Amino acid sequence: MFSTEKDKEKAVLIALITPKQTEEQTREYLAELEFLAETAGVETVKSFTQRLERPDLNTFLGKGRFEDVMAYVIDQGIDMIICDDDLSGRQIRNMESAFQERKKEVKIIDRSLLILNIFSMRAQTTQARTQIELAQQQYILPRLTRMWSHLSRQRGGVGMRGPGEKELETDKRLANDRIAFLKDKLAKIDRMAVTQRKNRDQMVRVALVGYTNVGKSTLMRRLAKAEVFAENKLFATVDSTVRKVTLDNIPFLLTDTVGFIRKLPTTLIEAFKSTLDEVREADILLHVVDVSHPGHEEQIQVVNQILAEIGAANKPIILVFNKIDLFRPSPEMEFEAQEGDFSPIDFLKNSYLDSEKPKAVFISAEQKENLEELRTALLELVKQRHYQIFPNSEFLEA
Ligand SMILES: Nc1nc2c(ncn2[C@@H]2O[C@H](COP(=O)(O)OP(=O)(O)OP(=O)(O)O)[C@@H](O)[C@H]2O)c(=O)[nH]1
Ligand SMILES: [Mg+2]
Repeated sequence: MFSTEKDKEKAVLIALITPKQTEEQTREYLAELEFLAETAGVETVKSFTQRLERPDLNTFLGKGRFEDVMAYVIDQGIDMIICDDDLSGRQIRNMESAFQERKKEVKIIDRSLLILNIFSMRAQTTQARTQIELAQQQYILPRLTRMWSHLSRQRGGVGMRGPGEKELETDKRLANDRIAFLKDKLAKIDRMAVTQRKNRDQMVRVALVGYTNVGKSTLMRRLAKAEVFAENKLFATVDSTVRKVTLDNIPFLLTDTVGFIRKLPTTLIEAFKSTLDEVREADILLHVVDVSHPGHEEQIQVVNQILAEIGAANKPIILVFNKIDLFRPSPEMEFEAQEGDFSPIDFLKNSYLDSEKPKAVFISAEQKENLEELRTALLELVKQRHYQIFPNSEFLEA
């Protein structure tokens, strides 16, 4: 059976404009949240925002604004409210019970839970599945309410009527047991993975990192000539893939990894520690950027910050500006480029190369543009690293 537009669940999104988060940022975050919802098969009908110093402790939005949302949700038969920031147990409970008083069942979730659900839909390997279930359980535990309760027992879906207070206590105990079990299982898987990584041949390791949907898997396919799943959805890749690649007779290992995103749930970063070990243990990073995305500067910052968090910030790195085929310069950039008789992409290159240190290349993985320049830059780094880590290797002299 195919699902049609009609049985898609409908959502409204809520977000704040605060002294720390400008209106423009909020708009961009909401666009991303809508893309996340779409990836999970949920249709966004409307977004509500409000200017506030900080979230309301009881209803996230202020009381009056929340009343507006309630009226709209009830009137339009909306199934779900998705909040762009993490909700506390108290906020979820308060919002749920406000709807219950009006005899309406609405699912109230947040960006983190949505991301966790998408990850759990996508995970293939036992390791990724276990990591994600652990992250979900840990995220849900402090937020167990009637509505969220079934989430801890039944993976995947969202919604339905929850249990009473007594069952809630039982559920908390069950969730704690489950968390202990999953941690134990992961520890065993990790020990195996460490051995596997140690047993890999003496080869330089290169990891593709970057924001979600920037084209990492597409580039992996180009470089490794391997079939890797790529899709215009967020988090197409949740498991990491390793391939042996040979450039100019020099073999190295190339890893495709899970994409990063802003406001990535901390429990998820925690749970993904071992997948991210591939990044931490890499010798070289290819940081892929979607240069056609208006928010790519901020995306670079988000990725750099997560790299720092996992202790992978100080590696040789190539910044790969991808999707140059889609790049459209801003009017100002266009004007300045014309003045200087540059093409907009040259303008972008110059402005970038002037200011920053890491090597940058501009490519289109999909249109196969400029891949040679990337291969050359990568090969140079791989050779350098190879001699550094395997000074006695005879391999290159052959
Ligand atoms: N126009 C254009 N599209 C591209 C290019 N590279 C990748 N894409 C498209 O961008 C989308 C995302 O590509 P993926 O390779 O799945 O991106 P990813 O970084 O692996 O994404 P996640 O695994 O979700 O983090 C796909 O629809 C690709 O076809 C490019 O150079 N130009
Ligand atoms: Mg991918």
